[in-house]
Amino acid sequence: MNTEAIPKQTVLVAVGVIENGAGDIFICRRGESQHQAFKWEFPGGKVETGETVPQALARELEEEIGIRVSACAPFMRIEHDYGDKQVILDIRKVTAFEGEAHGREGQPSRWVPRAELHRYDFPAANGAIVRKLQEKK
Ligand SMILES: Nc1nc2c([nH]c(=O)n2[C@@H]2O[C@H](COP(=O)(O)OP(=O)(O)OP(=O)(O)O)[C@@H](O)[C@H]2O)c(=O)[nH]1
Ligand SMILES: [Mg+2]
Repeated sequence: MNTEAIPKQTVLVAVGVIENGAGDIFICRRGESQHQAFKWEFPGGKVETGETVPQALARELEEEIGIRVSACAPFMRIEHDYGDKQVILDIRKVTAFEGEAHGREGQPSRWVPRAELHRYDFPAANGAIVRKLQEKK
């Protein structure tokens, strides 16, 4: 069988950039059984059939970090091919939320000053997100 003829799996992912009053950004560490294991990430997950990106983001952030998103705005969109998997990251800035962000699934998590974000090991697709967050405003 010619495996090159099989279209690579492409997934649309809703990703949240969450900032607190001090200007720090919330990140989590991916688990051992996940794609891009042990890398740090901005929380989020796959958009399911019938969902909009904001709906998926709200669901994922409630499940993963226990916050209720009340407003978000488009931040950037990134397409990346990992070889084994192709992703489209639709990144949204979470502009209003309720609750205390925490690793609700037991994953390590922390608030990080923007200027320190580049010290964390993120998946390759995330480079442009980190650079944009560190641009002078
Ligand atoms: N959530 C998230 N996913 C990212 C980021 N960067 C990045 O390349 N991805 C990729 O996006 C894809 C989907 O994200 P995900 O694994 O969080 O999706 P999910 O929560 O629905 O996962 P699950 O299937 O483990 O329950 C993964 O292949 C992951 O490697 C990021 O900053 N945050
Ligand atoms: Mg996820």
